[in-house]
Amino acid sequence: MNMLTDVAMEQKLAPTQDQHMIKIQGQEVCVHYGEKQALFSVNLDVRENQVTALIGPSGCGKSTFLRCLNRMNDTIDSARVSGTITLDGENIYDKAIDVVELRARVGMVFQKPNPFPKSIYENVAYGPRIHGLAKKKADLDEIVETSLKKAAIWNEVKDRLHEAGTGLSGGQQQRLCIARAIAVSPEVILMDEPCSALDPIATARVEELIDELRQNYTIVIVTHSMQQAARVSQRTAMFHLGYLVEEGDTDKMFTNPDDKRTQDYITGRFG
Ligand SMILES: Nc1ncnc2c1ncn2[C@@H]1O[C@H](COP(=O)(O)OP(=O)(O)OP(=O)(O)O)[C@@H](O)[C@H]1O
Repeated sequence: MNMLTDVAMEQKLAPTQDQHMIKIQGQEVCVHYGEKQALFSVNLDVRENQVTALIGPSGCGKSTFLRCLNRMNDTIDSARVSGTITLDGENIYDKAIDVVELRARVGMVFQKPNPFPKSIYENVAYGPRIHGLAKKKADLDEIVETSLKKAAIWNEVKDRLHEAGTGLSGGQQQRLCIARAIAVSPEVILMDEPCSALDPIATARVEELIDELRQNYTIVIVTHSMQQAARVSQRTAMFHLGYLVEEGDTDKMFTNPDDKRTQDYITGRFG
């Protein structure tokens, strides 16, 4: 074996600094809404069991990219997505993909808490029931309880499971929506500004929860709050005018970004 090959082998075998596997890989992702192009050749990896924050000024394409990851853009008539997005190496835009199953694997929590107009119990039980995850009532009860516990809201609702979900406070409703997403055992949870309708205390509670959840799930979050991105994420991706400007470790992105646009955005010079 010659020297060069030895070095190449060593590099290949050396543990990388970051041991997290790539869960989702976006390659050359472009999105058009009708004639208008909203995303331009975005290449972005999402790592397993980490929180990836998508940041950037309004209209830069953060939500558009997020929605590509579970094909929510399919629900917008004018939207066209090109490029490749893989989940565990499998192309999620392949014709053979069952979109309902994909959205169970890649769940979503929206900006405004949107519980169904049903009881707290039914909000969480609905997904597992339609996906056939529980054979009997006791199994469903178990899933509901576990999901509410994982979403850190069980203690607040355990005595009122049959009351309306819409009767909870905003912060509780958002945690209920997180429980609803968790109930179908997703692998990835997408969050589109999940705290924007919440007060600072409820926001802190959801942020703590996000940090706990990353042990079991991969999370991608769109946020306008730089403090929130810095607090909850390990990786940050900065978008501007439909382009991915740069992405990297959150610590580095917030202390020593490579791109001036990131520097300007995080220091409040634009956006
Ligand atoms: N349904 C739609 N139809 C047409 N254009 C859209 C649609 N959704 C988004 N766009 C456009 O695509 C671009 C990116 O929008 P997107 O919502 O992804 O940005 P964003 O960074 O999430 O913005 P914000 O931070 O304001 O939520 C914008 O120019 C927006 O006007």
